[in-house]
Amino acid sequence: MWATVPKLREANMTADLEAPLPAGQEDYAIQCRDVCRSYGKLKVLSNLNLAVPQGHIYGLLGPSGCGKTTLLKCIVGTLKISRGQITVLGKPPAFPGHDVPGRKVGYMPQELALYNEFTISDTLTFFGRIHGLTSKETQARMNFLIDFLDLPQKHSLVRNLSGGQRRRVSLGAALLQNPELLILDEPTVGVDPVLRAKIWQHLVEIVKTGKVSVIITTHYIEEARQANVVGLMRNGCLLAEGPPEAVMKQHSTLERAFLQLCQTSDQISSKRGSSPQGGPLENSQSFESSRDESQPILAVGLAAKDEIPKYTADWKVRARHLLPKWRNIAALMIKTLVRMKRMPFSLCFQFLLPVIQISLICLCVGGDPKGIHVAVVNNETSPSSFSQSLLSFLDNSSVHQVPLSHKDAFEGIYNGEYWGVIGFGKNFTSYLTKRLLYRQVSRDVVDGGSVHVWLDFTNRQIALMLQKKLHEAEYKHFLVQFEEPIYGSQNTDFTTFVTPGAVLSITFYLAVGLTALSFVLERKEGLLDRCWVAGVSSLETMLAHLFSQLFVISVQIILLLLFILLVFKMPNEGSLVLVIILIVLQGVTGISFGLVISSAIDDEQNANQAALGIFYPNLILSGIIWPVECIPYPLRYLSLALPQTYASEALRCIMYRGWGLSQMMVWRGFIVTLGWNTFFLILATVILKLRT
Ligand SMILES: Nc1ncnc2c1ncn2[C@@H]1O[C@H](COP(=O)(O)OP(=O)(O)OP(=O)(O)O)[C@@H](O)[C@H]1O
Repeated sequence: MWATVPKLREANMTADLEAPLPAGQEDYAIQCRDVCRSYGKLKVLSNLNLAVPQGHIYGLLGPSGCGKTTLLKCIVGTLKISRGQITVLGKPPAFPGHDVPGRKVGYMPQELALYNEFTISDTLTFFGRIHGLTSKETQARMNFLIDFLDLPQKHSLVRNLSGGQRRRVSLGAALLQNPELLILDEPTVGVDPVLRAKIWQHLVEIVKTGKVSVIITTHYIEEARQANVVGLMRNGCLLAEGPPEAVMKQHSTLERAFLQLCQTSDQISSKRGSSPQGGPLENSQSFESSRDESQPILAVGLAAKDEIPKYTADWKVRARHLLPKWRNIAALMIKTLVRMKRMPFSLCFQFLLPVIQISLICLCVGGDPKGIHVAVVNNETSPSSFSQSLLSFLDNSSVHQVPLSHKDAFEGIYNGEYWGVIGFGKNFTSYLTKRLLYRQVSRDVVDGGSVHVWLDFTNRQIALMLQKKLHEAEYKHFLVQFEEPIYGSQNTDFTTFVTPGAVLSITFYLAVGLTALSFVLERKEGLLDRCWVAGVSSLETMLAHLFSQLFVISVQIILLLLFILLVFKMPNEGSLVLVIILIVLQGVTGISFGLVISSAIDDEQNANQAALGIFYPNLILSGIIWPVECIPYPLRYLSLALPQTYASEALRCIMYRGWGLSQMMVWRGFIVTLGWNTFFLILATVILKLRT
C-alpha cells in the first residue's frame, strides 16, 4: 500500500488538474509555509504548508480539534505563529500599510461574535463604519444581505434571534464590504440545507470574477465538493490538498477519501513509532519513514513551495500604521453608546450608584454620635452650683444625661445601659473655687473639685466623642475661648475629612468596574478579534473605551459634586475647576486601570477578583478613611505611591484650605494621578497588542 502513495501522487499531479491552478507567487491569496503554532506544550500546527489560489474557494476539512480554527486565526493575524511564514493577499497579516486586517478581508469567526444588544441593522452599520462604507453603500448591502441570507427584519435584536439566524447575521457582517478575501469558519453550521446551498452558490458566484478568494471550514464534508480546492487536515498537518475531484479519484466520496487518508497517516505514524532506528522496517519502508511531514500525503498540483520573500516597510508607512483612525474610534464609541442606550436600567444604575455611595458615606460615616446615654451622679443639690452650670454646657443633642444615684449609675454602665458616668462630689463648687483661688491646695480639695468620669471604651468613637463634649463644656465654663480655626470650622467632623478621599475612591472604583470586564467579555465572545480583523487597532479600542467611559464618569462626577456641595453642604474654599479636573483625572486613572485588568485577564471571575482584591488594600493604604500618618514605615512608602494618597490630600487642600496649583501639596496630587494614568494606559495598550 505504502509504495503506491508516491505513484498515486505522481499520477494525480499530471492527470487531475481539472481546475486551472496558479503557479506564480502573486497568484495565491494565502500562502502558509512551514507554519507551527502551539498552545503551551500542545502542538496544534506542525510545519503546515497550504496555498489558497487567487479566485478560488478553498475548503479546509478535518475532524474537530485538528487545528482548523487555529490556522484561520493565524492567517488573519489574531494568533501569532511560532515558526514559518504566512502571506495574505501578498503580504504578511498586520504588515504596516497592508489592508489585512482591514477592509480587504471578511472574517467570520467560529464564535458568533455579535453584540447581543445590537439590532441586525446596528451590527451591519457598525462594521460598515469601520470599513469606511458610506451610509448609502451600507444600506444597499444591508438590503441585499437581509434578502439573500433570509434574515428577519433589520430592527430585530440579535439577542432575540435563533442560533442559525445569528450565524447568518455573522456571515452577513463578513460579506458586507465585498472583501477580496473571505475567511469563513464553519459558516453553514445550523443553517438549513436550502440556505446552505444558496450560500455555496453565492460563494461560487463571487469567486468567478477571479478577484475574490474564499477559505472556508466546514463539518459537512460533502458540501466542500463545490470548492475549487480542498485541504484535508488532521493533527495539525495537511493530509491532502487539491481539487475535490482529484482527491476523490479513488473513492466515491470526499468522506471516504478522508477516512482512507487518515488510515494511511495512522499507519505511517505507527510504523514509524514501532520501527527502531536503522531496523529492517526502516530499510524496507524508506519512503514512508523519510516522508516530509510538511507535505500532504496527497498533493495534487498545489506545489507552491517557492520561497516567500522578506517584506520591509519604510518608517513613514510604519508611523501611519500606528496612528489611530478617528473613523474607527468614532465607530467604537457609537457602538458603546448604542449598547448603553439599549440597557437603560444598567445606565441609570451606573449614574446613581456614586450618588448613593457618597450619600451613605456623608450620612453614616464620620458624624458625631447622637443621643448617647450617660449617667450623671451629682451630689451637689444647689441649682447655682458649678456642676449644674457645667452640665448645662454639655451638648444635649449628643449626650443624653440621666441623673442617677451612684449605685444605679454603676449598675447601669456595667449592664451596658450607659456609655459613661459623670460624677460630682457634694463640695464640688467650694473645692473648685479653692483650687482657682489658691496656688497650693490639699489632695482632697483637688479630688473633690474635679469632675470624675468613667467611660465604656469598647466603642472608641463614642468614648472620644464624650471626652470631647466634656472638654468643650469645661472650656466654655472655664474661660478658654477657641477662636475660629485657621482652616476648616470648629464643627468639622470626620465626614469632612473622609469625603474628598471617598469621592476620588468612588470615582476610581466605579470606573474600574465599568471597564474591567469590557475586553474580557468581548474577547471571550470573539468580538475583539473580529474588530481587530476588520482593521481596529489596540490603541483605537483603548481610546474608544476611554472616551465613551469618560461620558459616563462625567455624568457621575456632576451628580457627585451636586450632592456633596449642595445637599451635604461640604465646604469648597478653592477652585471648582481644579476640583472637577482632579476628580475626572482620577476617573480616567480608574478607566485605565480597568483596561489593564481587562486586557491582561481572560476570565470574568478572575477580572472581578483582581478589581475587588485591590479595593480594600488601596482604600486603607490611601489615607482615605484614616490619616496616612498612622501607617507604619515602610508601608507608608507604598501608601504614598498609590494613586489616591496624594490626590486625596490635594483635594482636601483645594476644598478646605482654598489652595491652588502653586502649592506643592496640590500639584503633587495632580502629577501622581497623571503619572498613574499614563502608565496604566500604556500598559493596557501594550498588553492588548501583545495578546491580539
Ligand atoms: N486558547 C487555547 N488554549 C489552549 N488550547 C487551545 C486553545 N484553542 C484551541 N486549543 C486546542 O487546540 C486544538 C485545535 O483547536 P482548533 O479550535 O483549532 O480546532 P478545530 O479544528 O477548529 O476544531 P473544531 O472543528 O471543533 O472547531 C484543540 O486541541 C484545542 O483544544
